[in-house]
Amino acid sequence: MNSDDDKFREDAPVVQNIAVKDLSFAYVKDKLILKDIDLSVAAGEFVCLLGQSGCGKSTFLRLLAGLERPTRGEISIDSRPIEGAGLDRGVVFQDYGLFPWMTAGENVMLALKQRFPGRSVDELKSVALEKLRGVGFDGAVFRKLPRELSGGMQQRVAIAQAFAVDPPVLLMDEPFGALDAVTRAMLQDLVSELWAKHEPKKTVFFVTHDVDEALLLGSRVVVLGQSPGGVIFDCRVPAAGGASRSARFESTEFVRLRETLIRHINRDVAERLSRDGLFARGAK
Ligand SMILES: Nc1ncnc2c1ncn2[C@@H]1O[C@H](COP(=O)(O)OP(=O)(O)OP(=O)(O)O)[C@@H](O)[C@H]1O
Repeated sequence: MNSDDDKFREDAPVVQNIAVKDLSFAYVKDKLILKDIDLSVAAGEFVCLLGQSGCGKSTFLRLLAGLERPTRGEISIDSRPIEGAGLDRGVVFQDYGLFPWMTAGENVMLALKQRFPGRSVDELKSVALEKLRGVGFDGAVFRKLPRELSGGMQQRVAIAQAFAVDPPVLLMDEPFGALDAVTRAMLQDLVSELWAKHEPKKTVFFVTHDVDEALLLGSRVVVLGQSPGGVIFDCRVPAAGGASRSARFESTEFVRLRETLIRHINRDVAERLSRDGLFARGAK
């Protein structure tokens, strides 16, 4: 770690535990999206939230971000209920979240400025440059506007920005959903590497509907069921952050876990269809 990094890591908020207790949520009265969720997440876990489209994964992330309030129950960070957005949590969304009128470097500098208001422009610039280098960019990208960068490059800037601000908790909502397969694989490796090498490890909540992505990145996978979404499966992933992509996919333990996850998701879909009467109609 260099001296710039040292200066920009002091006073970093610490988070030991996130507790979700009896959480239910509805956007409109009497239509629960999430129901009776209990979850305890320790510092440094990489939790992938997996589930079918519409089951409430993004809603759960919005509750963690403090953008929505629970209808029932609560989410607390180190015993303090979440009451809004906070510097202890950073977010990365699918649409990159960069200001289009600012260069990549200025976007990172702005985020740093909000987190470290007392730093000089030169200090902010030097750390922003360092963080962009950390995700594989050179100085030229610092001066580019988002529209001059590909989707994958913009998402890399957003990841550099999120890690630069150094929140102990990172909330990522399908950040690679809009990217092609090759860029997606590259960024999965990047996030995995940043999480594994960063000490103390960040607590990450990562929304995806891709079983392989969840198993590749997560140290834990939590599956949400459908309508209203509750936790239908919760498991640890062996060798998180360590083994290579190919080693992970080839291990027997991993293959079994993958099959189990797919089985749980398929069963949930079948139960939902049956509840909605679709199986019965199809059988006629
Ligand atoms: N602001 C809102 N007002 C009312 N309903 C909403 C709102 N946002 C989402 N919903 C509904 O809540 C449910 C869960 O949506 P959410 O986006 O959390 O699911 P998801 O699992 O993240 O889906 P996807 O994988 O497709 O992104 C959906 O039925 C959606 O239509």
